[in-house]
Amino acid sequence: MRKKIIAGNWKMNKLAAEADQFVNDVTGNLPDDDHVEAIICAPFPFLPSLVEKSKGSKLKISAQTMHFEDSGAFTGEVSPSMLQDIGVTHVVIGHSERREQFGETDESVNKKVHAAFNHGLTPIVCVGETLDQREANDTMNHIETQVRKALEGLTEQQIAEVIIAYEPIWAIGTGKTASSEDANDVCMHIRHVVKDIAGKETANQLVIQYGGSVKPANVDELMAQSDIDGALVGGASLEADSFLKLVEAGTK
Ligand SMILES: O=C[C@H](O)COP(=O)(O)O
Repeated sequence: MRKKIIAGNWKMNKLAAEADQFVNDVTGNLPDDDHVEAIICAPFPFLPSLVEKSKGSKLKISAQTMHFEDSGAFTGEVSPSMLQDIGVTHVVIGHSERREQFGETDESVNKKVHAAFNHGLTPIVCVGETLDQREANDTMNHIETQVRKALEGLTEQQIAEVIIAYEPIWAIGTGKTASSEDANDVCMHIRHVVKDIAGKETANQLVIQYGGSVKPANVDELMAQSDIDGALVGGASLEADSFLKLVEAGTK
């Protein structure tokens, strides 16, 4: 059985004291169940403190993006070695907000995925279609292209360790969720694509999250689907109580 991974993506929210308080509230209350993992994807300034505060707990700390180079003249950027150095374990790559607003491409996503593995970081790779693409029946093609490009050149072992987050762009922060069946169909399609690239065994190990207006009220139905192995959650991950409910849903 694949484990469930619930990741809270805070995006550009909270101040340092609020971030620390959240982690204090959450760490002692996570379910003692190895079938579920909990991750917080925090803004860069909070990472060292959150890594420190979460030590000895089941909470893992992730960055929300990074550069693919190790060092150099890239003003404002943060490198994979910096994240590794401070004890971050995961990094979100290719979130649709990064793709739309900060010029992230399938090529840079692929470079970042390789860089993550070169530094012992687990990539959470986001893919998803726009409303136009969905209405034009282009969802499956578009997702397949994003997945194939993101995973190019990885070993089977690395592919098995990637986390893919399927996030329909029209469902992010809008309150609109894909129906559980539609979300599962796309996640199943992702698993088929990965099976074609890296074989059945690898595809069966792959964790595929759904993201887009996930909240305590709809998480159970989503987690009950055959190919949804967790969630990447924005808004509903900002409060400790709500995040804990989402993680709890991953144990069922
Ligand atoms: O990374 C998280 C997603 O963009 C979903 O955000 P949301 O839960 O606020 O819709």
